[in-house]
Amino acid sequence: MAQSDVFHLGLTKADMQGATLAIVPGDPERVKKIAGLMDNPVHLASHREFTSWRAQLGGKSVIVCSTGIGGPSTSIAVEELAQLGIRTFLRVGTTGAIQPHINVGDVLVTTGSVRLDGASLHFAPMAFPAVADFDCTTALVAAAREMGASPHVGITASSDTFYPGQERYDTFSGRVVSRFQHSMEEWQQMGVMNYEMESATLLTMCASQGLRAGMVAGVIVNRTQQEIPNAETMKQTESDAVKIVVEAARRLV
Ligand SMILES: O=P(O)(O)O[C@H]1O[C@H](CO)[C@@H](O)[C@H]1O
Ligand SMILES: O=c1cc[nH]c(=O)[nH]1
Repeated sequence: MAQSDVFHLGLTKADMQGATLAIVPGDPERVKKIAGLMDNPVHLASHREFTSWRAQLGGKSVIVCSTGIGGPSTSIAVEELAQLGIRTFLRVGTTGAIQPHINVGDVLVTTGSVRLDGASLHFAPMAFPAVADFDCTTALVAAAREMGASPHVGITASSDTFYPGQERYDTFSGRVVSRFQHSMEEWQQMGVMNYEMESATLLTMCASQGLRAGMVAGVIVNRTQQEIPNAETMKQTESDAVKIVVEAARRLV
């Protein structure tokens, strides 16, 4: 590995060119697509699940860095980006809706997350809310509306696991531990919109450390209809969410 200022991301302070905002998708393959919607995209580094590009918005540098799947790797990306000067984090992800009226292809903006992860507990006790930053949330909602979308805005359940934590039974064992049996129904009754896997850690880390964070996601499956997403529907939904996050970043830099 070339000389870098942080252990995992392979980035230096010079790479940042003064950037204070990062767009943080889960999937490394999404990074180049996001950077490509901005000016002068440059690949910076790729190590493990962390792929990083830099680009410009209105003459200011923005970093795009994948977090990988789940809280532990997200906590590393956020920590090391913060060490390098990032103060605002916008997550763009894919998600499974759990409310019958939220359709595949819709976009969701998360105001706060149910902490079904473990990593967020390493930053703040469970009584602390995993809440999004107000300015990030309003920028994401405004960007979505400007692009013709009608985003669903509300609470996300953020789980360490894709299968049991999101109460999927169509698995190798077909078994879900008692803690999560009937949990989807409970979240539905409480008005929770969706499942994903990073926002609990991201929002808790940021809210408890004076950092700003927000999250937008494209719906790739409706869990009231099926358990596993359809690969074909994923691309369009992902690309809508990506355009929204870039527009929100433009408003925030
Ligand atoms: O599309 P990304 O950003 O990876 O987000 C979602 O997709 C992954 C699971 O398939 C998890 O990371 C979940 O949060
Ligand atoms: O159902 C889903 C879809 C995407 N990501 C998740 O975590 N869950």
